[in-house]
Amino acid sequence: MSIPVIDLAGALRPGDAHHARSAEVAEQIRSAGEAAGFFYIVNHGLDAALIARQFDAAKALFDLPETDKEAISLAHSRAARGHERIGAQTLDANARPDVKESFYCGIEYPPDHPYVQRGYYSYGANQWPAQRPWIAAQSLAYTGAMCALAQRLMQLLALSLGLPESHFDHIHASPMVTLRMIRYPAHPADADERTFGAGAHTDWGAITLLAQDAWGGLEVQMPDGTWTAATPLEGSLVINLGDMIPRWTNGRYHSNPHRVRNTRSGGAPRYAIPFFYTPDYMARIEAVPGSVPDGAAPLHPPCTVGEHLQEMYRKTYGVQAA
Ligand SMILES: O=C(O)CCC(=O)C(=O)O
Ligand SMILES: [Fe+2]
Repeated sequence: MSIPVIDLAGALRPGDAHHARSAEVAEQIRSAGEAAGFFYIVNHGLDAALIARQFDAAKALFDLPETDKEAISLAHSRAARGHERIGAQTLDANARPDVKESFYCGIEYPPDHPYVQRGYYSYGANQWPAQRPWIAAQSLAYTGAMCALAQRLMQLLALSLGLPESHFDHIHASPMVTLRMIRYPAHPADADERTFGAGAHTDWGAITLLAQDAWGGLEVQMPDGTWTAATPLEGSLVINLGDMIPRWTNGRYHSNPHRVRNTRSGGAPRYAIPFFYTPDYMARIEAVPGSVPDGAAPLHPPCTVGEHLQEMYRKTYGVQAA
């Protein structure tokens, strides 16, 4: 089994004039959603230089002295923004702590934004490295471009479910997005079978748009249970559906587990930059029209975006494998 490649050429703009291409893409998304919930996109309209510069930003940030990274530690943030040392997260509770270093950032919501005032999870100030001011500017530009693409993908997702492409448009007001830069050191020489760069997990939001470098190391669990490499494909992004999508589709589309081991880089670090797109904190997630059979109850009770995500974050921090 393999991960499909979806060509977005001609399907990037909404509206009837583009409907034939969009409908073809929607059909491919339906097929991918019903399988592992993973697909590559090509001709996605993002500037290759913008993506390349985000990798430069990741390298520059992780290359800072430890004390500079400590100064912007996640631990100092009320908004889940900042640097996280190796071993801080354990995505798979049955595995060892993840062998990765990462940095979380996102939309710069101002202090007077109502969600910041209410202390909603992940809404608030970023912590940028003062030594490299261009990293902030670059990451915010990248976040803006990724948000626009994610919102178009949500439209194509709506189409794929037989809904108007505008179905999800009203839930994007103050999206809960996270741009995460990750550096995986070489897979440790003493690694055992419970050692991963990122332990097997599903993503928790709506959709993830992943840029990865040329080494590879990401593996996806296919519907038959086997693990397939998401081999880097020049010019592509890897898209995967997060756990909100099975809620919206009443289990029709899947958010399959995936994991990372940096074993293919010949000792070099691997960089990956997932962009987690999640709609407005207050948006309701409930089975879309037509997804629940007549007379049946939905598989998941309705909830808000905020309720769902907060629960998922709680689960993977502080969980240490023995
Ligand atoms: O490093 C990768 O390729 C994927 C990372 C990932 O799955 C995640 O951060 O959720
Ligand atoms: Fe993931």
